[in-house]
Amino acid sequence: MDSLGAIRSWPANWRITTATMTTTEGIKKVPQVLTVAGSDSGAGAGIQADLKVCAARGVYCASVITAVTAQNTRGVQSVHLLPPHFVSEQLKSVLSDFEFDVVKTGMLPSPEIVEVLLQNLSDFPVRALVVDPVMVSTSGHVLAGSSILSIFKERLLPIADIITPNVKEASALLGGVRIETVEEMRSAAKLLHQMGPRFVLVKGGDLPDSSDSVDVYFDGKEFHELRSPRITTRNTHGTGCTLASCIAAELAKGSSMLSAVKVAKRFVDNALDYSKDIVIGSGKQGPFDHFFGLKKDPQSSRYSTFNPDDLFLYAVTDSRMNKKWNRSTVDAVKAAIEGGATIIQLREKEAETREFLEEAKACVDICRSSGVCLLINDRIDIALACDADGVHVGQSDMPVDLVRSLLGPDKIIGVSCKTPEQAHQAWKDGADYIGSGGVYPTNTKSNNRTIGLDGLKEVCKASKLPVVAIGGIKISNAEAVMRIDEPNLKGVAIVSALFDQECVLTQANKLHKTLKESKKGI
Ligand SMILES: Cc1ncc(COP(=O)(O)OP(=O)(O)O)c(N)n1
Ligand SMILES: Cc1ncsc1CCOP(=O)(O)O
Ligand SMILES: [Mg+2]
Repeated sequence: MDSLGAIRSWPANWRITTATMTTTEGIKKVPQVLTVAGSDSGAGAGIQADLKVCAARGVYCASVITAVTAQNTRGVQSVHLLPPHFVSEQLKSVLSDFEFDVVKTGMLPSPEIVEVLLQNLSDFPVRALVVDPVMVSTSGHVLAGSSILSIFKERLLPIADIITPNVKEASALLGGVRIETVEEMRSAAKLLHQMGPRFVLVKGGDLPDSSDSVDVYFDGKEFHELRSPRITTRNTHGTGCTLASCIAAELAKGSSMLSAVKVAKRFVDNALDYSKDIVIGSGKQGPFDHFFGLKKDPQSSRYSTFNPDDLFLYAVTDSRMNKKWNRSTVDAVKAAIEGGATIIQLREKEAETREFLEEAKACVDICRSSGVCLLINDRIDIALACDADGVHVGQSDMPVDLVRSLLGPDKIIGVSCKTPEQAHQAWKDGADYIGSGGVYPTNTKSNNRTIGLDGLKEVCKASKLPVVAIGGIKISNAEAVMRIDEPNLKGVAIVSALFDQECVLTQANKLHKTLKESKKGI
């Protein structure tokens, strides 16, 4: 426990299964975030961005304002700091009344304001603290001077659960070190972690001349590089605030830190992609649309938080096989994830509904705490009831456009496709990925036409969606599948080569290694 008590007691698998949790008395507890930041008159960043992203993510957000800025798309014209005692008044007012799960800090423009924040957090502990060390606006205006660095490093960073500096802020916190490559971002993340935060995310959005947008996440032991194609747009104002507040919102809903960071990264990417051609303001840097996910046109439903790279090693469970090897589905899922599975699907064709639901709820918790998506095969009702990340449906299951209308834009929908026509229809209906096969003959699924590598290649060429191959895939042929040289083939889905085995962990490790090596040559 640190000096702020509950902040360090963030329960690893504490979560709310929906945006609101109904307590025993029938009272609805809503996840709550407090943002402590500056006001942006242009409403693209600051507390305005924080409020919007929390609303978009289904979380209540209150705000304590530390400064008021006069700014627009051309830059920051003027800044007015609020007196520390008034910032303290605001903090006391909300911290004494609301049950915040997470506090997120943005612009903290003076040591005195940091001081009153620390005092109030000590008086009113919360579960998690997200610190976005805002120092310089993207238009170059200094929002927190060098005098702030020492109190940040000595007092605020040590109690933060995660800090989210961009490369300029990371460099400033580290005394001006050069950070121009991903390797230097990793070194910086490690050094910043030594200052005390439990997790560090160094954002590489403004890394010079990189084709990808790369963020480096460090948990004290492992690095995760979160890559996505760089989106060319003027509408990037507020991306840093939005990322940090989205992390706070996901934590408040009970996600693990890695899962929250992944969702937040995809939320920002999707928002930028949706907003890339919007024109608001006449300056060089415009705002983006935080509410893209609520738009009715079918295109917006494509902006799910799905990351196609998650299709890399897709574990599809089978309870008959797990029963044969005397292991529970929960243990099978844990072992698959530990071995490197990047996405899980519960495929239980014979399970009774109640049994399937209990199994699914247990697996959702495991997957969410590991930052791995969990999909349910066929059963939309089960997916909704356990708040799974999505579903996989076949051609004879519920139509995809109806599934999309039931699950909403944020859930993942995969569709089985054997032909280019089916692939095109899946895209039109709002699916996120395609499962294509059986590539090779398999005993796992009866009456299943084998399409071979040629059939898989044909579907990949026609598909606007990412594709995962399935059917008879195992260590000995996985490389041949990955080498069909189709860029939207993102991975392989496997049942028996993972679960009709004595040791799931060993097989998953071997498959993951084989797939990584096969990618090297592509
Ligand atoms: C990733 C992936 N692809 C295909 C399937 C097949 O689904 P299943 O329900 O077994 O059969 P259809 O409904 O597609 O006929 C899958 N489960 N996962
Ligand atoms: C579900 C499914 N869809 C097409 S083939 C198949 C079964 C894949 O199982 P295995 O990986 O054991 O061949
Ligand atoms: Mg099906």
